[in-house]
Amino acid sequence: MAKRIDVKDLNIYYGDFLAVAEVGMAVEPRSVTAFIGPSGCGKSTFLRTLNRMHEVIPGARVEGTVAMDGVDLYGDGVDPVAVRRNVGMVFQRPNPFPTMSIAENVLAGVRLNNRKISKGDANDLVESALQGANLWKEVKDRLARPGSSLSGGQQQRLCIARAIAVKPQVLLMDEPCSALDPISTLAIEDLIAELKNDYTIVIVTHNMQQAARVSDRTAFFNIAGTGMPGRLIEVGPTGTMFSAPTQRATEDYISGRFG
Ligand SMILES: Nc1ncnc2c1ncn2[C@@H]1O[C@H](COP(=O)(O)OP(=O)(O)OP(=O)(O)O)[C@@H](O)[C@H]1O
Repeated sequence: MAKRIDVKDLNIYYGDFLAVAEVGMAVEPRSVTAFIGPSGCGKSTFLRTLNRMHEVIPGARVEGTVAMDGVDLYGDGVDPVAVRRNVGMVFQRPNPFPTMSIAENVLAGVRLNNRKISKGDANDLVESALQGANLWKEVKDRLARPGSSLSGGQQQRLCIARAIAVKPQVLLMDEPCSALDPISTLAIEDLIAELKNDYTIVIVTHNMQQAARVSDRTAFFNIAGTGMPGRLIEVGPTGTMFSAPTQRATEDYISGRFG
């Protein structure tokens, strides 16, 4: 189920503005890859190119390739909607549908994909996705309550349940804990550690401790100045990146000397 991603010579534009230049890296399946770097270096922009969400912005485009198990997501004939179905995304702020029930929130992606599903299968899917998101025990007696009745951390786990209910191959997470308290953050981090057994996970985080805790590999991005493109400086095993990075800029960033 989990897929490998190979990015080659990727340039990412907003209109004429080259926001991120010449990215080349591999994302391993069944592992967590963290993107770190100072504000504006293009972490979120790059993340959104991994499921073709970038091009939803008018004028936004890419050059280069993003291959998933060898198939270029930007190749001729590839349907961006199918790409987004296979590559799920969890955002900074939990965004459940507030008036929809907890159960219907879990099923929302499946229903969007026009999949007909029997009541029994729907119930099973709600349970398995909520189990997968470590939320089942907390909500099993109130599945008909609205999504907005949950705490922020629970809402974020509900969004993760919604993302995994469509059985994606890759999960992208853009600062998934930035709106959460420390306890909810730990719950999400534990969940990420479990999910990596089944999924390829990429997470953008500003929190260096979080990158060190949850990721197997870390990619450091940097920007030379305003108006300049962000670039991938270094990528490697998280332990090595934090203890013995090869680039001075990486060392300065992780030791808190800038960014
Ligand atoms: N919708 C947009 N239109 C035009 N430029 C954009 C858009 N979104 C981002 N940018 C620009 O692209 C560059 C990279 O932004 P991006 O948000 O990807 O950086 P980031 O590393 O994720 O930053 P942060 O850590 O602050 O979230 C910035 O110069 C930003 O201003």
